[in-house]
Amino acid sequence: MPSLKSMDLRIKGLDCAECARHVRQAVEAVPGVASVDVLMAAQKALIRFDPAQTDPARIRRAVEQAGYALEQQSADDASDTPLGDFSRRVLILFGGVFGTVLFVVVVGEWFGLLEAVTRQVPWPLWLLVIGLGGYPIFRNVVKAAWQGRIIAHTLMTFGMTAAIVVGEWPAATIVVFFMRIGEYVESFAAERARHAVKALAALSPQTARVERNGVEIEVPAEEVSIGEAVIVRPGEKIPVDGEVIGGQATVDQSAITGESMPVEAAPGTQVFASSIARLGSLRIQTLKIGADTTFGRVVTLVEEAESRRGEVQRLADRFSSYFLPIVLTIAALTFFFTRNALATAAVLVVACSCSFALATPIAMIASIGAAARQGILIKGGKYLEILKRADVLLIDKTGTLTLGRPQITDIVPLDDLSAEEILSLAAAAERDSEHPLAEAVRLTAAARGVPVEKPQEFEAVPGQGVRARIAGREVVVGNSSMIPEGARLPEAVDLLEQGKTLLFVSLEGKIVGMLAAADTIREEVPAAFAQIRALGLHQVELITGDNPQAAASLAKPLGIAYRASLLPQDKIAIVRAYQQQGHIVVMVGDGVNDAPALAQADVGIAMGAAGSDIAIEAAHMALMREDWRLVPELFAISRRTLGVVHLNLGFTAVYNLAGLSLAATGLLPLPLAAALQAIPDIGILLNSSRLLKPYGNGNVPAA
Ligand SMILES: Nc1ncnc2c1ncn2[C@@H]1O[C@H](COP(=O)(O)OP(=O)(O)OP(=O)(O)O)[C@@H](O)[C@H]1O
Ligand SMILES: [Zn+2]
Repeated sequence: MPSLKSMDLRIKGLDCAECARHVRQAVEAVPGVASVDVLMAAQKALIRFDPAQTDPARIRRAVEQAGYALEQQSADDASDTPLGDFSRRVLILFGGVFGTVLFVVVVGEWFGLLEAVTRQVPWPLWLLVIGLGGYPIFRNVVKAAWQGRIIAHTLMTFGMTAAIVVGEWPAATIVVFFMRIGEYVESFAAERARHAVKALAALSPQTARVERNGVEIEVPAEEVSIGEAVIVRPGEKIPVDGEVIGGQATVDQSAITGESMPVEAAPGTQVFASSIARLGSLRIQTLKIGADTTFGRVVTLVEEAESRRGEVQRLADRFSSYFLPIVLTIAALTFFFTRNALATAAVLVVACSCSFALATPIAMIASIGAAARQGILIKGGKYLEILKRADVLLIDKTGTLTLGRPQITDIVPLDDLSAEEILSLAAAAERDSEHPLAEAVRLTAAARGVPVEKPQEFEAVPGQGVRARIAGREVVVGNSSMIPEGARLPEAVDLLEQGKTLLFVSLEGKIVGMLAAADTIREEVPAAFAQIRALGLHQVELITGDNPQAAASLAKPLGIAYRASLLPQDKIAIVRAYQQQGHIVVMVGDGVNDAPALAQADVGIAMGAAGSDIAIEAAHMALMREDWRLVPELFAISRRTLGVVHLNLGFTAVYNLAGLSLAATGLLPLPLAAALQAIPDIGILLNSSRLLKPYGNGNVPAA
């Protein structure tokens, strides 16, 4: 049975032999069907059969009845190949070349053949080979020297010159040969490290279909104007960030969120550029285009992190300028004590400075690229390093620990106003507030059909509530710091004990009623916290603007500390206080009203940042989907990355130590030293490339 790879359909029964026949006919008409083709064919067939037919479940059913299996495609399917490829190719390339050269060198040394060959080949021929082969490198070295700079290849050029001086032409040639190979492998690896970014960028939609003067035309995606409606057909990429104004579709947002489960989009839904409308068509009102879209920003940020490779090179060069004098001293000492020119040359040749500088950034770049594909945006390797050392985790409540969609559960009249009248006043006061509680009040008012007046004046008090003037009267809705007498009400005690958030309503300075709201904790939170504890992070604290009882009802079951009734500036002060005590603070917030605290933290992690500029801007790391499991995952990524960095550094140090001692004592023949010189760089590249692999984290939902 031909298999169909797809992640975008859910099964729901709907039998239709007719459909199946249509699908089979359509699919058979497409040679070499791939997943999307089959779905497209199926959809086209069904639409032809029944124009109203765009129900994914029914299409899936039909596909299966037509004799095609639907198979869950793992989110990493596309992403793990390049890496496997990378390691394999480097291994083959390097193993082949390196092995051959090493063999020739060792055997040549052993039988004294190298000597013999050297005598056979006249020196001008060696010089020609070296000159031609090494020209691009020597040019850079000389150019840098001219500007008073030392670069990573300077040292090797010294070594090569030393080899020539002592008449070891083959060794000099081998050095040049490996300098070139090293260059090649490095650019190859850089290319691979960049692959993640490129793959990301390649996902950017190129064209958009818009309606102008009544005709549908295709225009470059950057030329869509804000506010213009774009049309997206089944299987097409959404070209802009916007709001659905017509149609219905199953949208695959994995390019942005890393989440392979598609979401349903209908009028009112926010959609993001680079997601794919799997089934169904959409009409979208454009809000953002090109680099301004969430996806555009992700690509830009990852590219920025990647472009620090330039810094890597400078770092390598700077390190070389410290390393060079050390090696020159060792070489001088070697010559002074042993009078062995060959050993001295071997010291110069075997030292490898660039690998010290490569050790850290190569690993960071690999991790940042891999994380981006998972929907985790990391703004620089620096933050991975800080995260590894972090010892305090602060957490925001609404929208972070909870879903941020509170429901009004109770309306309590405290005066002679009815529940409806209180709701009506509160909804009017909250009319222009963006707070989730305001939204809850408005929704309840709408559901109960109470009239909502337009306020004449409106003022939001952050962390407390709102103040408005309605029909000439002052209405205040807020917590007990806004309306202190609220907390003393006997009616409040019971509701507070249930962990509810209370909104007191006052009219002309007199409390007239209260509303109680309850939010839902995110379901993956307990498991994520268990993982966080298992990682050894024990100082976890919930910091919230809500009341202490609401905070306690969430924090206690999770076994974490809490501080409540905080104003936004209190949160920043708490972060600072921890920092002053020498702690390294990680803060997880929803990124909108917590932006200042996120920015103040050593590492600020914004949750569910897709679509939120402020969150992406303020935080150091952003989770593009709202999934708490990504938090322990981030800690794990930072540990993995730093582990690889340390291994890289350790390996390089051991290598240089061993190489230099062997060379100085004359135990390392010059040609062999030349051949071994490339090992640390390759080791680092291979070791770091492990980080490009998708993590086995269980984040990808099981099939
Ligand atoms: N528009 C509003 N209407 C009613 N109450 C409000 C409003 N805005 C804020 N409050 C009150 O202030 C408290 C804290 O405000 P807010 O949620 O903005 O702060 P926060 O620190 O981001 O909260 P959290 O820690 O829950 O995420 C809320 O729990 C609520 O009691
Ligand atoms: Zn090197």
